[in-house]
Amino acid sequence: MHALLPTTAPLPLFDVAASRRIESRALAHSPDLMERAGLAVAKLALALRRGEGPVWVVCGPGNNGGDGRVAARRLAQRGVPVHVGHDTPERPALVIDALLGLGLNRAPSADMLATMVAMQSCGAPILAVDLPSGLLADTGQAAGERAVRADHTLTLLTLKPGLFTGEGRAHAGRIWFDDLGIAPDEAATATLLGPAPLPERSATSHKGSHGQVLVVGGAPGLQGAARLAARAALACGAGRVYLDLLGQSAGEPADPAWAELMRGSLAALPQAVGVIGCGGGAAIAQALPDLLQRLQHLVVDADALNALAADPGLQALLRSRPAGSTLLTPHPLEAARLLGRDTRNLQADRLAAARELAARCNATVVLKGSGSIIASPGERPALCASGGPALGTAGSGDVLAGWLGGLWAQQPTHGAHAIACAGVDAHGRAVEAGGVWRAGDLIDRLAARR
Ligand SMILES: NC(=O)C1=CN([C@@H]2O[C@H](COP(=O)(O)OP(=O)(O)OC[C@H]3O[C@@H](n4cnc5c(N)ncnc54)[C@H](O)[C@@H]3O)[C@@H](O)[C@H]2O)[C@@H](O)CC1
Ligand SMILES: Nc1ncnc2c1ncn2[C@@H]1O[C@H](COP(=O)(O)OP(=O)(O)O)[C@@H](O)[C@H]1O
Repeated sequence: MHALLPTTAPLPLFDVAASRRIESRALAHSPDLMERAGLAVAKLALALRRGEGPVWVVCGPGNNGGDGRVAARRLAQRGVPVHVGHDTPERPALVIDALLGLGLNRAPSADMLATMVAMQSCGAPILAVDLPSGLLADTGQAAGERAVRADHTLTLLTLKPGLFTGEGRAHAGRIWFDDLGIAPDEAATATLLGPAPLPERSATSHKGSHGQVLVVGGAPGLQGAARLAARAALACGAGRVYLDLLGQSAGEPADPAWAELMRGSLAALPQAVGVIGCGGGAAIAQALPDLLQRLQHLVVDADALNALAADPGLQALLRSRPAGSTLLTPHPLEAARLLGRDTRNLQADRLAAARELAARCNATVVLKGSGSIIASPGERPALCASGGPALGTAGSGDVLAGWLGGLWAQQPTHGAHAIACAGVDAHGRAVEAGGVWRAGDLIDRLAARR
């Protein structure tokens, strides 16, 4: 058993159906899985309980409740006071939430909701077994009007996607994992990202070796977004970074505060990696046909995504681009516009939405937000567990787009999926220390990690 985040390597995630298959094969040779699960829960509970009061074990009707009962027995054997039931004991030292796990298949009943509220309000830390009760393992959404907000979740046998995306991070608390001694024997549903190596720079390399980025956007009043993207691309290590500021006279500096950045345009830079749409406003729509047809590597963000959503002709151009050459970075509202759905409906199953959008656009999609998802045609999707609410600040998405462009300029033979996985994970890790920053500070954080 170990704490999971931050990840040190990529890890496999399994949805409910895959977890069930792995469990049923494992049970054939290891019939004591529930004993192992309950013992692991008891061990963690011993470390987490606060004070000498009873450990309150709330057991549900299925095997999740079974794990809870084993844990209760093990704790009692150790002499720990234990209270098993749905009524709140006096001053509990810890709550073990073993109400519902993988088998959650409908909105919790009023009785269960009342028990969840009691657990939540008793004042003790909550350790959820496998999943916080009420949270769907595949999507990270509550099945009903609420799910338990645990302080810790010990997930068992397999890692489930719903712990890491949607509402998962907010409900799971600190995530622990015990594989119960079983190695998964089938392909993962998705991959939880680990840190990616940075582009190498040989001793004899020069600025021409590290690629070019062309940021297209920054319409009047929106230059900041394009400049943040350009600064991030440069900080990432791109050899030369140019800005095509839409509607600005060519004589204006690219960025008065960053003298290294240059003005440029598609006509002069057909080999550059395009980062398009940051602060693009309405003007980006006219530029898109040429950009979509002429640039070999494209990161498409913000207003360029909105322009695409509004124009089936541009969507056809997007789809006709070669495999692995396009990377879209929508936040949920932008993704919903592209799919013609509403955001709530899209967020209900982020993994499925990202896959659908990737298939529809023939592109890599980074569906941003807590637990960003990277989906590409023909690739196993990836989930990013790094980052957090510190990224919720204007311009952090522009920094991401620029960083992705900078990575790609230095590694032009990589496909969009690999670039997205590396860049999204690095972007999140840069804010791991918490706190609230400006997006400009985020560039320095990213650069410091190179
Ligand atoms: N598959 C695995 O990875 C392993 C499973 N184990 C445990 O077994 C659990 C899965 O057990 P189960 O399949 O029995 O599932 P659960 O224990 O999560 O719940 C299933 C029961 O709850 C009922 N139920 C579902 N939704 C409900 C709702 N909203 N309101 C009221 N009742 C509801 C179902 O009808 C069923 O009776 C895992 O979460 C884990 O704790 C571990 O013991 C071993 C490994
Ligand atoms: N709570 C959160 N957890 C993880 N990542 C977050 C969270 N909030 C925001 N982010 C990340 O911050 C970035 C915000 O991008 P975006 O919404 O495009 O902002 P902007 O348009 O202001 O640049 C995305 O990478 C998103 O995944």
